[in-house]
Amino acid sequence: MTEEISVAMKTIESISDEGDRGPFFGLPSKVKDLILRLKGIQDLYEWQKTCLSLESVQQRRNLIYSLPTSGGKTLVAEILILKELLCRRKDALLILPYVSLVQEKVRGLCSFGIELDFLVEEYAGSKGKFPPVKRRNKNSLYITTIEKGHSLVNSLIENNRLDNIGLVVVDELHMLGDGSRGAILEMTLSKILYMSKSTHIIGMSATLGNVGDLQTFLRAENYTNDFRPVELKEFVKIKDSIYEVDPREEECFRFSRLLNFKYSSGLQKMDPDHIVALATEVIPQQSCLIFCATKKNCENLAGMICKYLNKYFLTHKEAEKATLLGELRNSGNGSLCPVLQKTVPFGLAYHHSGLTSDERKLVEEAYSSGVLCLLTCTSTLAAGINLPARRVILRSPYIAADFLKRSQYKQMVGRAGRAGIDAMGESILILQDKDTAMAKNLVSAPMEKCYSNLLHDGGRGLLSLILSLIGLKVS
Ligand SMILES: Nc1ncnc2c1ncn2[C@@H]1O[C@H](COP(=O)(O)OP(=O)(O)OP(=O)(O)O)[C@@H](O)[C@H]1O
Repeated sequence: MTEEISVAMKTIESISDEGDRGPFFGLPSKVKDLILRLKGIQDLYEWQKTCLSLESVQQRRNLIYSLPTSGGKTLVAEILILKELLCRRKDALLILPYVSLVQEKVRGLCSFGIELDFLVEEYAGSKGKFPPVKRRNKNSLYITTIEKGHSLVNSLIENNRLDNIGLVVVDELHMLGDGSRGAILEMTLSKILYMSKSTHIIGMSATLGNVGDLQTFLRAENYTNDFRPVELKEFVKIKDSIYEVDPREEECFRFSRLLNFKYSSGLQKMDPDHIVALATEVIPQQSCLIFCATKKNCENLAGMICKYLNKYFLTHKEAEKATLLGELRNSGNGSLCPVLQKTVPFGLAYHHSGLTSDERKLVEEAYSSGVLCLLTCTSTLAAGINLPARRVILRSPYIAADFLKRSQYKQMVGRAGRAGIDAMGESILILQDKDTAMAKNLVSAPMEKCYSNLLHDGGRGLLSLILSLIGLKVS
């Protein structure tokens, strides 16, 4: 192993004009074995190989790469992070948009850390030390939220240690355009660009409308590919008809089929949008995610669907669901959410930020393994958590009271289709007549552009940047 690392280090040192010739993209072959063992990934997709072999990557020039959701962007970033930690012996910083994503990534990468002898340090919620503890023998991968990433970079600048960070990876780079959080991300990256010339920056996103502008900001090159491992078919439902989305057609929506359902008058009243009919076309054998506008909607909808499922659903994976209920009860010290108590026996649950992190983990694991077949969820589930579904239903084109943005829509429908399991994935957006015109725009408009937010909220970001630079004695 040590020998392989030294071969890889020599390779890295000699790559300047001969390209990468290490056993596995410049890394020890143990990494390839671990990717197979821990992630079940046997071979890289062609685009991943191409991206890792790009001259800009070899030469450590900043890079932005964009691909559709589920294209496998994360693995490329992880391989580059491992190269930084193992071969260049530098620390790495991975910035993710949400606490739940940080926690999921920490869980996923800990085993790599143990096997490959580096530390995985969590910076989210109440976790994370400023400045980070100095490590003599091991390198660290800091996995942070946007806010904690900024504080971490500030503390490293204050202590003259920013150069220890060899690589910064920003997932969901389009978050730069997200109000005050975008401003914080922009401040972080600006400080790194200015203060540490040797730190390599990589940004990834599925939804970038103006990549050229971001390239200018990050002095980065760009790699784009439209690869998606599972075909995605987008549909909308209006009244009892399903239309396929085809933005190339003038009308955008092409009639596909009539929804096949027999509703009693009671059910018609309770479920005027025919969600039970849409869901039971796939569950319990296949999985289904239903995005709802609010947390309360998630809970109500899961409860409503259960009322109309037949007894067969109770017998499907009955023992596993009983175990799950027990685990949920234990995680709550004996108490269990009454909604979950009712829905889990049918294989359904809700997923939103009201769940405790233990409950969320249990629900996610049960859904991934097929014990649960349907989750009603809010939009936060769309941002990167790896819980794809055969069918994704968007309950309405709204998040709370706001009409969906194109990027939000794309993130949600992008959850459809599980690589290696489904031959295709499909999304169905439920529309009322009044929303049809706006929905046509939603499915066909170009991606939103992402602009600086330093002037957001009366210029608070810019002011804060200036004060912070004075505080850090950066001139
Ligand atoms: N080469 C590969 N072969 C098989 N599966 C892969 C490969 N690369 C990635 N995957 C799997 O594909 C799924 C989606 O990958 P990943 O989460 O990296 O996509 P992404 O592009 O980051 O998507 P998102 O934009 O939704 O975050 C994961 O389950 C991942 O393990």
